Amino acid sequence: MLTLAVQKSGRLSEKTLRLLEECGIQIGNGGKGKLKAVSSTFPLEILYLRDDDIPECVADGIAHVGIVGANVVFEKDREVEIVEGLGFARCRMSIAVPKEMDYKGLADLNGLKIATSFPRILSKYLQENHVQAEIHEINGSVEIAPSIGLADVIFDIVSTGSTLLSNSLKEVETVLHSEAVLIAHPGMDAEKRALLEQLIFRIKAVLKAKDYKYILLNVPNEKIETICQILPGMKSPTVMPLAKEGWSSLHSVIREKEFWEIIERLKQNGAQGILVIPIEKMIV
Ligand SMILES: Nc1ncnc2c1ncn2[C@@H]1O[C@H](COP(=O)(O)OP(=O)(O)OP(=O)(O)O)[C@@H](O)[C@H]1O
Ligand SMILES: O=P(O)(O)OC[C@H]1O[C@H](OP(=O)(O)OP(=O)(O)O)[C@H](O)[C@@H]1O
Ligand SMILES: [Mg+2]
Repeated sequence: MLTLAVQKSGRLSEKTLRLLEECGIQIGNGGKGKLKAVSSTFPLEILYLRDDDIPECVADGIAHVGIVGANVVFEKDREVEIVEGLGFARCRMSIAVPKEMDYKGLADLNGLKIATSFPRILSKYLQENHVQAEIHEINGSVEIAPSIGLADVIFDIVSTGSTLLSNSLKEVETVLHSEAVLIAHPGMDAEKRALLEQLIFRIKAVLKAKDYKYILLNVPNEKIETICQILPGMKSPTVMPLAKEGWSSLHSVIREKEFWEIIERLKQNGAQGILVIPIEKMIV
């Protein structure tokens, strides 16, 4: 059985469990306060932990794999393999200063006190940029540090920027981008590796499906060739005759991002009755 460490409760928990479910790995709710669970549909045991403890747990082999923010993996700097980006909990880690500060560049941080929950990432960044500043470690509510005199500036997670705004801070340097990642213990035996490969296969199929849509449209027969070039599909589109003479139904897949660009060209070429449908799993 493969052991997977996930966050017990927090920003990653719900999306982690949803991803596993989409991979056909049911956990069952197990009851409040449960710290361990076994899936009934995949040989997987789940450990519910604080996110900070996940990299160490995987490095030590207590869990074979884990799902945690890449920022925490970098901060903990333990020996783990980053296997796959999972596309959720996207955020960045940035330095922010009081909005009235006349910040011109990194050199302005020399001699200042910086509050953060991520001292290792910050210290490495300051060293690489030859900045000498004092790091003040704080476990949460980092954004209030300047206003209560705990530090001059901060280094923390930013997503929408609204926490910075409501604390009268402005983002001045982006240090790294992060998302939830699947990590693995480097020295796994062949049996565990095989289970990990199965898990990766399923995760990839689910993530890929999120980027694509299934598209069906009716096209005049003389335009089939042109439309097939606009919608190349996975191999090539499926074309089926309609009951109405001179028309066909064309089925294909498109990247979600490209949809609005392509739609105009489809209409110009006489496409009608266009349906766009989400795909649940995609195996190429
Ligand atoms: N505002 C945000 N938007 C997107 N992702 C975020 C945001 N805040 C945090 N994250 C990501 O989610 C991870 C977990 O955040 P969370 O706030 O749940 O951590 P925590 O309070 O340290 O949890 P724990 O109790 O497990 O220690 C962060 O390390 C980061 O990768
Ligand atoms: O740019 P924003 O969209 O405002 O997001 C950034 C905030 O989100 C996280 O905190 P969270 O809300 O998880 O609360 P926490 O301080 O309890 O971790 C993070 O620590 C920032 O404070
Ligand atoms: Mg934490």
